[in-house]
Amino acid sequence: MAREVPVDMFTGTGKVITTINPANYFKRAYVTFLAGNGDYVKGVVGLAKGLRKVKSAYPLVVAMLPDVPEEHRELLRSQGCIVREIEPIYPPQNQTQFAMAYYVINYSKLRIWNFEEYNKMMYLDADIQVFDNIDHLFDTPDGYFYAVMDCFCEKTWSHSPQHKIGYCQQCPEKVNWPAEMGSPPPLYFNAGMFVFEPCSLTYENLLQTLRVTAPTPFAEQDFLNMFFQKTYRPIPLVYNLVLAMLWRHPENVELDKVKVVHYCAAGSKPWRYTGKEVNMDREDIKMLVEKWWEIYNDESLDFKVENPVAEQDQQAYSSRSSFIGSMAEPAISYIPAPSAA
Ligand SMILES: O=c1ccn([C@@H]2O[C@H](COP(=O)(O)OP(=O)(O)O)[C@@H](O)[C@H]2O)c(=O)[nH]1
Ligand SMILES: OC[C@H]1O[C@H](O[C@@H]2[C@@H](O)[C@H](O)[C@@H](O)[C@H](O)[C@@H]2O)[C@H](O)[C@@H](O)[C@H]1O
Ligand SMILES: [Mn+2]
Repeated sequence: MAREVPVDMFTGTGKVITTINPANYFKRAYVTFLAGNGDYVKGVVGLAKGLRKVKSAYPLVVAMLPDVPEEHRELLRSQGCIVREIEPIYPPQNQTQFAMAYYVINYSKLRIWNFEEYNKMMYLDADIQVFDNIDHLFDTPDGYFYAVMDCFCEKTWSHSPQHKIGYCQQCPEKVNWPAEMGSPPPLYFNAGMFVFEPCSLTYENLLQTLRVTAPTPFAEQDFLNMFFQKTYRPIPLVYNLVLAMLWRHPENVELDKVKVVHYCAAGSKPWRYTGKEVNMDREDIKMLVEKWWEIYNDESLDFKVENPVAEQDQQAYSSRSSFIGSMAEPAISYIPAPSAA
């Protein structure tokens, strides 16, 4: 089993948090990323309702590109989300062909490091659902980058040396890393979920480094793995089940213990699910897609303003965040974002 931070740091009982240190309440938030006018907005609605279902104590901020239509923004506000518009970020011009085109837009995720009104955030892709309370991850020691290790076995990795020799960090003993290929690759995380500390210094450093870094197939995920290599701390896969683990490394998965499911396998996005793609007819996939829809369709999980005070809080909260969000971003070279896939 690959090295991981001792599990006992993360065996949060998932108890509903009943007391929050007010000093932290306004400084912690979940954050997701939304681009385009397509159906990923359904993912964000599902995520907002899922976090409400597990009684998370912290809000969900949505970092969204200018191409997200007002109707989608309104829908997300009505679900209690804090909407923050960000400018797209692209790697150096005429180099984007090195990244998989679909992923280039994800470099824009880096804007969340500039959300300095928060001192700790948890990023979650919009194709993620949270089925158990994971607020305890906000209490992890500062100074590190927490995320779950990815898997190299899907054909999306066929460009990589590790895939070519059948090596995967999820089972390092299966195919040893050949000495003639130097040391094995450092532990590599999936960038669909991570715990981090927004910081303008880190943000500037990220942008400066990006300017001189050629894009690679997994775009910002590769970039973040390189940038945070020294401070990356693996956390158990219950916090980000990359679906391919179910058929690539079933021995590493205890599905009933999984707290966070990441619908990243081809054909697994619940709002587009047909069951026709490879592995999508599996009983566990069908069950997980059904669980996602149960939350999405559960009207009892819609955002309700309990009382005018809460509404004022929400308005104050949103206006404070949007005021900070409207402050001038540092000028960087980017090309107008095409509408995302
Ligand atoms: O058209 C798009 C494509 C991506 N995303 C955002 O970018 C994230 C990363 O893309 P995706 O999850 O599809 O990548 P995967 O994890 O499947 O490789 C998504 O979860 C969304 O938050 C988006 O908002 N609109
Ligand atoms: O832009 C690169 C993306 O890279 C990651 O997705 C990949 C990765 O998980 C591979 O390991 C899988 O094989 C692949 O299917 C999957 O799409 C993140 O989930 C996503 O948020 C985003 O960072
Ligand atoms: Mn994803």
